[in-house]
Amino acid sequence: MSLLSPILPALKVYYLAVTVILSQLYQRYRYGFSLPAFSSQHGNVAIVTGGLCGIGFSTAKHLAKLGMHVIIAGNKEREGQEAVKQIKEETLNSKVEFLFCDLASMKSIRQFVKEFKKKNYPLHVLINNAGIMMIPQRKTTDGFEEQFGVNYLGHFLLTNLLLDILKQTGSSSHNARILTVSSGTHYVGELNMDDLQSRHCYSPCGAYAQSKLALVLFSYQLQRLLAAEGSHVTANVVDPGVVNTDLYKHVFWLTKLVKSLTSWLLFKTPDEGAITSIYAAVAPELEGVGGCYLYHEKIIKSSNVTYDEDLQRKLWAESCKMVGIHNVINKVIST
Ligand SMILES: NC(=O)c1ccc[n+]([C@@H]2O[C@H](COP(=O)([O-])OP(=O)(O)OC[C@H]3O[C@@H](n4cnc5c(N)ncnc54)[C@H](O)[C@@H]3O)[C@@H](O)[C@H]2O)c1
Repeated sequence: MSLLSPILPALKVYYLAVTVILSQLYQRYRYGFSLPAFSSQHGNVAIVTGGLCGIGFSTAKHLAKLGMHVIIAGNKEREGQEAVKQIKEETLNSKVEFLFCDLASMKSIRQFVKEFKKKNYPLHVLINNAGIMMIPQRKTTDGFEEQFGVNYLGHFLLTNLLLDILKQTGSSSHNARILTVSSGTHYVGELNMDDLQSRHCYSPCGAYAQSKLALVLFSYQLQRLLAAEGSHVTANVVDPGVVNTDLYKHVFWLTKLVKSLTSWLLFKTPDEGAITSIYAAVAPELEGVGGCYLYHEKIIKSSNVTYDEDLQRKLWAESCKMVGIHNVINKVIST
């Protein structure tokens, strides 16, 4: 381990952020950010993790506005109930609920799924949105590095536990959809299969980028699995861009200062940041389309390493071991 090991990921993430901000600025002035009009989603059910603030809140609010029944999955009861109240008042949709789910605890995720299943709802859209960024080195309840545990492993387990309902809900004319919110930082992320928990060298930026890279690899593997089974469920990845939310609360103080002075110009608002998620959740042109990386409502290429099928399989197998579920890949996809 060299002295540069923890610093290099930070330099890469900051460089990446500057390039995204510049292209976002161009996009804003050339085309603007606007949500296309969508038909009513009445009768459809969506789960949005982390829907109590930021991009998740805006996503939940817009889906509720379209008539969807929205379940906000979050780890803060009071803020969750507050978000539900606000969305109900703003959208006049009474079908908005909060269900407790702490993605830092496998037990809590299992409990959430149990509670959700008790309700006997279908599930048309699962949005894996919740996340934490650049936090100091900490562990989840189950002992995983927190960014890898919450951002990636938590969603890996949640999605796997909800797959049966998604498969039952999806049909040939109306596939159920799984959207996973990744980030441009995945382009500079490195997956260290020998040290996924960053025990040997922890960098807040590196661990965040690794978790977001893992989410892309997971989604592509999941899509191949679903397609091989012939199930009517699709899995896609969403990149919201650079958005003015609480996600930045752990960044370096100078970054916070620059952000507070420039975010009005350089960052998207949470409503703007949610547009790609909403698009991926309901756009008719994405019916039956999976395995894509979406940015500004367009399918773009993710980093080269995300298409490495061997790495996707290895990560999937290791993740199954870590969260304690059965690995079905080898049975479904011939290797
Ligand atoms: N804001 C950006 O610039 C940006 C850029 C790229 C990607 N993203 C991604 O967008 C997603 C939403 O982030 P945001 O910007 O709205 O940030 P945010 O901080 O406003 O929202 C994050 C949400 O995740 C929830 N969360 C955190 N830990 C949790 C846990 N243990 N269990 C359950 N929920 C938990 C929070 O309660 C909150 O609702 C994240 O996945 C983030 O990585 C954000």
